[in-house]
Amino acid sequence: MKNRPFRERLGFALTGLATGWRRERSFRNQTGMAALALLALIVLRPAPAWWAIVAITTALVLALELLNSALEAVIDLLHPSIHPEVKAAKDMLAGAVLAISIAALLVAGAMTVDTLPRRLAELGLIGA
Ligand SMILES: Nc1ncnc2c1ncn2[C@@H]1O[C@H](COP(=O)(O)OP(=O)(O)OP(=O)(O)O)[C@@H](O)[C@H]1O
Repeated sequence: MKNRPFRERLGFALTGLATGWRRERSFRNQTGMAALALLALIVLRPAPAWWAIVAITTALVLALELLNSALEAVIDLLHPSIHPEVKAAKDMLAGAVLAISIAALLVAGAMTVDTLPRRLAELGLIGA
């Protein structure tokens, strides 16, 4: 199964995204938040650096959510019964998602504070 052509590996990756979407409500919620972030970028028109920061943060949230789900699936397959080590592993995975989600909220707040007043002034909604 190693060294498959790029087209095939891209297909596996897209299938993985579709599986995450189908099976995980958290991933669907995070995708909705990513769509809102894109809308905010389009409306606020921040500097290019903000586009990069938001893109990286959003991708990290989605990637960690998928990793969380993938590892949970493997853990449940290998060890379906209750075990304190399974609890520790799953709680740490949840902690990783929480950490990047807090970072994403901070990025959203900082971008809004940095950009919104100028954008409102551009639209004539507040004095420049
Ligand atoms: N086999 C297990 N043994 C011990 N504790 C478990 C086990 N499975 C789950 N838990 C505990 O229950 C919590 C929730 O587990 P679950 O598998 O439902 O993950 P979840 O975070 O709700 O799933 P998702 O990320 O898909 O929303 C875990 O964080 C862990 O504390």
